[in-house]
Amino acid sequence: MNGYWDGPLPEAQVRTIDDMRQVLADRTCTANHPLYYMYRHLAKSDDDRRWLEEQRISYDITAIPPGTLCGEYVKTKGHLHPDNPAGLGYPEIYEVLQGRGHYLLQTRDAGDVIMIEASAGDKVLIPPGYGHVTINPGSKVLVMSNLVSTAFASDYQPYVDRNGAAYYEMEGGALVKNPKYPHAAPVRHLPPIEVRELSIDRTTPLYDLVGRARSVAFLNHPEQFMEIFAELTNYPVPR
Ligand SMILES: O=P(O)(O)OC[C@H]1O[C@](O)(CO)[C@@H](O)[C@@H]1O
Repeated sequence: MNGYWDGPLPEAQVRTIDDMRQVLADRTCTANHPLYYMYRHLAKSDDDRRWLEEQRISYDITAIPPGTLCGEYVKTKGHLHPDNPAGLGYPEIYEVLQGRGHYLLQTRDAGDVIMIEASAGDKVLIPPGYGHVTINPGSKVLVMSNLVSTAFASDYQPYVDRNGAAYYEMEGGALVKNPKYPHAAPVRHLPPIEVRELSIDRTTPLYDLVGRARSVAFLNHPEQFMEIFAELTNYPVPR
């Protein structure tokens, strides 16, 4: 985390291959090292922590060392976010701090599948209704931060039930279709996002949104930001 976080650091939550086995391309694979590290609910000061708690938002950092598991790039487990009281899935926003990330987004039935390739400074939006997996396809540790609502618990079951996302990214970059999704859409490639009116851009670190209520309101109230989501994903947001 050197250089990316200068506040208090809690103990990392660690994912091992045993947490991940059901979502791997090769579920017989073994590895005896941690796969990735999650530092959750970070705040640089008591005032920031109070503000984040009032807004019901968490700032987290995740570090994913490079590597492959039986030919598949190391990735996060994958999960969906449930709907908010207005009936829209909670969104999320990521920033790459170091390395390269491939963000593989999909609707629940994989009727839409999106790949966003991001490097340091880039922001990636997980729109309402999309589950997400982050892949480290590079040779460096991928370090990324996120802002997300604390009002829900992630749902891993859709990914566990179907052995991961609709596609596996293999060493060299090939996207191999997961046979558990025979009707998955082809992968669409979209760029990282910028939403200038919310100060979401390459030059503004995600942590700088702490204290800007308008910039983070979409995380709990996506229904107030529908035009932004539709424009960014070029697809009607699933209800
Ligand atoms: O929960 P998973 O699928 O292991 O993915 C971990 C990522 O998701 C988050 O929990 C946020 O959605 C981050 O802390 C972390 O980057």
